[in-house]
Amino acid sequence: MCIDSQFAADQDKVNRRCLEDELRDPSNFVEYLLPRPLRLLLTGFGSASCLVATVISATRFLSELKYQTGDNDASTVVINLLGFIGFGALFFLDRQAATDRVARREKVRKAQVAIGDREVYTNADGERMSRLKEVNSDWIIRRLERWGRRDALPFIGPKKGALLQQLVREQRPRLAVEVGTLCGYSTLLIAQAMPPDAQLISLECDWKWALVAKRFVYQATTGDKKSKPKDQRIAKVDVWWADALQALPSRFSGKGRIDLLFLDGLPSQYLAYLRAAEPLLAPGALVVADNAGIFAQGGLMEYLEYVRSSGKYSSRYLESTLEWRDDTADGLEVSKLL
Ligand SMILES: C[S@@+](CC[C@H](N)C(=O)[O-])C[C@H]1O[C@@H](n2cnc3c(N)ncnc32)[C@H](O)[C@@H]1O
Repeated sequence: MCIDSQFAADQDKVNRRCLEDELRDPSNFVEYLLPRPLRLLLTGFGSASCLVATVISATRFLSELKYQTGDNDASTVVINLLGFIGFGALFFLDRQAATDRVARREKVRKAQVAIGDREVYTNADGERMSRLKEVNSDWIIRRLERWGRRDALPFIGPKKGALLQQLVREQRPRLAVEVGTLCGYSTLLIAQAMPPDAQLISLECDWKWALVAKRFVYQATTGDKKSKPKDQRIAKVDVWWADALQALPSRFSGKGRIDLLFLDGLPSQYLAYLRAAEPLLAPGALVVADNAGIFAQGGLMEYLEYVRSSGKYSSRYLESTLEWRDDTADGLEVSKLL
């Protein structure tokens, strides 16, 4: 890693670290074979020797002109001059590229610090350094949050997500099931809040999203180094590529009872998900339904009527706002099996 130049103790150290960067990530074949210091040495030496040769050949040419010896040939002077200009240009372009690269890296590092992917620390020599944070579930959640906000993806979002995590912490489920994984954002939030030795099964019917989520879950639990032990803070997560309406009645035998069910698939199917899951629910199980505000008068009407008035649940509405939109009300319907 290259130190943020504003924190550099002295220029030597900055140069050394930039050299390390240069050696670590050459961008093409020439850079790979000839690291920048060697290239600068060659082009600098080439340029200086061509300059000397230009001066010598020009002096000789001028004296031959003066004494009219008849040997006056300007081609040597021109060749040396072109050599000087060519090597000199390579030397300055290479130096400029290095400067641009240092400035670009600095900009990237500052942006990474600002979004929380990089941390600034003081090393044993008292220098202020920066390093990328470890890839773990927090890191993946932050990244998904940026992606979700930018592309307005229908994740639960940080506000309702915090409510969901609080509910999970209070419930302490041994087995939780989520309907509708998408990229695994809410999956990771739930898994973080569960006891670490518990299990979360998340169901996603679209194979592309199931693959995306599997990748993020893998990264969140394994991080960026295969040798590293798994993140011990979060529950075991399984993403199943499956339609919840088929998987709930058929694939849960032997899995134990569901202590927490999170519904975030198609609003018009929430009641069908719940009915399919009811035989699997543990006594006192918690059923949490997302988007119980915005779809209250639409797709969730039947579902809300059922959990509020069937007598099987004690149900309440937790008010919040729609993901990425503080000006639009939405919330979670939280129903406890009686
Ligand atoms: C609103 S998104 C889920 C967002 C996710 N829970 C989060 O907060 O990050 C809904 C997802 O449910 C999936 N889905 C819809 N119907 C489903 C079903 N019957 N079974 C499983 N997944 C379903 C969709 O493919 C979509 O990816």
